[in-house]
Amino acid sequence: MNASESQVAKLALEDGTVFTGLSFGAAGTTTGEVIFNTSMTGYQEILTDPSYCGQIITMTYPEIGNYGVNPEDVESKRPHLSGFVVRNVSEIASNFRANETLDEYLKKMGIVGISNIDTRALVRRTRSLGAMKGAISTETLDDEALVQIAKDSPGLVGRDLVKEVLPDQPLDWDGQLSDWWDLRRDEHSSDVEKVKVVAIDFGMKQNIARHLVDQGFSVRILPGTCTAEEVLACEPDGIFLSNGPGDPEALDYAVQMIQGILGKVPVFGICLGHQLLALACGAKTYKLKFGHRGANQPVQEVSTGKIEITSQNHGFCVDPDSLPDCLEVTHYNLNDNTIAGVKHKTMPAFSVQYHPEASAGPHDSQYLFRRFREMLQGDSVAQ
Ligand SMILES: NC(=O)CC[C@H](N)C(=O)O
Repeated sequence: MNASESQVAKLALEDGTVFTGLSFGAAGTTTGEVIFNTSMTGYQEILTDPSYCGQIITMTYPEIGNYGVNPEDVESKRPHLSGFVVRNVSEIASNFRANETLDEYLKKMGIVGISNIDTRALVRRTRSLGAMKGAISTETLDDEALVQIAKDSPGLVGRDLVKEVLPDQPLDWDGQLSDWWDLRRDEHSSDVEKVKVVAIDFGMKQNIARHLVDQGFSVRILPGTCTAEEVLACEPDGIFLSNGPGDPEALDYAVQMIQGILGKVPVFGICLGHQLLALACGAKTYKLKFGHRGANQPVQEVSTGKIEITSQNHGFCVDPDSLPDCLEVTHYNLNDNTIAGVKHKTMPAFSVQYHPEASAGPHDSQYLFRRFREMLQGDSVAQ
């Protein structure tokens, strides 16, 4: 951004650190948990992933916005994050698909951003002290006052943020993967027998629903507050549990719903859906120091020894010490050996902590959607 045209903005952390930079996107004041994402591209998908509700995202890649914003590469109708932090915002949107710049888009969507701060120093601080509450403002520029706003903000732990991003109505989804995926699909499956999957939406990324359609499923989306009875009344062949924001342990109603469907219909969960499946089986979750967010997280599948490079976005994790006997770990994150996937030993249910739908990110893990289809068709047991 051109410094002379931009207004000053500040970012304060609850530990008293204050960064002074330039405003971009909307002006105003916002609070959230300050976290970071190491993806080099994919800012549009990140901005519109509902799992970021309640968070201020720092991009570690130093220049963001150079390919602009287009109406297709979105994961939900609008951004759900609290704020956006970048080193440098590109003034130029250089892409034939773009219809606006990142700055214009964030202004239109009311998302407060700050640029021209030392994002490396911010990320190093977050890595050593852990994710902190923070505030960005173009209005409160007094350091102490802004630190106080950060301290007074609610944080994520124990908060049900799913209720803020839920769809209000059930929906039949038939959206297809974008044409860009043709080059990357591991298998075309439109000729398989139609099976009905109910996807429970806790703040679902749309590319998950598109992948389910690509497997040949007819997809009915139910809001994450639905009961087991409502899910079973749809007579599904399979149930999918989506990603979503906030602390999984705050979602008693979802755990209860999963306990009511387990063993009756095969289940596949992603990210929050994985954490909720584990909670429903008796495990506990805990908060990671600063989380995993990026598109280069290595994961190993225990049964095959294969390594997949995955897209991730989570701050909570399943506690290995709490794992009940009925669950088996299927995947580990190789950066820190945290649990990256589980399966139920006796019931058809499995889940992963990462994002096989990519968007943005590598496509190594899309085999999991095929595995879910094979599970529903009885061709194989998910591992
Ligand atoms: N992407 C997700 O589903 C995130 C799950 C959960 N909110 C976490 O941060 O761990």
